[in-house]
Amino acid sequence: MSDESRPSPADMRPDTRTNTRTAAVIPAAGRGVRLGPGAPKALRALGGTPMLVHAVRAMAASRRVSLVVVVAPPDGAAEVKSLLDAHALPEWTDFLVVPGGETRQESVRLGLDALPDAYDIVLVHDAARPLVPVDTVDAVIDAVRDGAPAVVPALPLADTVKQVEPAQVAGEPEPVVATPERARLRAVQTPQGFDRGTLVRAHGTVTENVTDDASMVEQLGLTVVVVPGHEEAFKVTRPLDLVLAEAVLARRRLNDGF
Ligand SMILES: Nc1ccn([C@@H]2O[C@H](COP(=O)(O)OP(=O)(O)OP(=O)(O)O)[C@@H](O)[C@H]2O)c(=O)n1
Ligand SMILES: C[C@](O)(CO)[C@H](O)COP(=O)(O)O
Repeated sequence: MSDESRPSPADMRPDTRTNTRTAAVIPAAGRGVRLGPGAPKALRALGGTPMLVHAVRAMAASRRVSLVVVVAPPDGAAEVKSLLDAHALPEWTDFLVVPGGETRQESVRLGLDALPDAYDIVLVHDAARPLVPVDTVDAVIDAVRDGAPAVVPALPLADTVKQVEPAQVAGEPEPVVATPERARLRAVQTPQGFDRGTLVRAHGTVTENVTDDASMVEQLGLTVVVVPGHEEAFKVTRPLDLVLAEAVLARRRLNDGF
């Protein structure tokens, strides 16, 4: 869709039930080192379409999301903008593209900085989780609209987890320090949802590098709540994840009859 035919973000109609507006920030500036050599991970193809386009569509699949801010590789904003212009996206969603930073945390902050004032709920969603179902997105938004300052989708673990003393030399055996009670552990996914003011405060306060946005809110002393995640919201990190993602996509296309 062209920029001309899109409503401007500031004109977006609020959610009529709660008078809130929801935007999604998609950090997509990572290199994808663990996936192996190639283009930045978000630009690699999944079912013939860049992973990032799947992730944008996954956010825009929710009628409650009226703006998607894509955080592109630092020197790739123009390329990403053209890429999104070339792919069909739902007409109720607008998008912006901004260049990212050296870390995921910095990329999210740059995306937050670009958010127009009108938005009061913010989702942060990894481009590397291209197949999250819309029901999971909506469940996260609903929990924020119901008053939680921070919400994460998560799943119980299939494996027992051991805490170890990390090896000083790669490949050396590592002594086990503890076995946390598995029933109390969850594997956390995205989109993570936030009251905007809370997320902005967290990014303005926490200086150490952390691996997700919700843990920054925990550091503010606020409660983060968990809603059920989904198996298809897995993160494409290593080559085998791409095999699984292609299989999930092929099954969806079969079920949808095309
Ligand atoms: N400087 C960075 C690093 C990561 N990300 C984004 O954060 C998400 C989760 O990160 P991860 O899966 O670790 O992606 P990469 O950093 O690309 O992976 P790797 O660590 O294997 O290089 C991805 O959508 C990635 O593009 C980002 O926007 N900016
Ligand atoms: C945000 C996240 O996807 C939640 O599981 C995860 O922490 C990202 O971690 P990564 O180190 O960027 O892969």
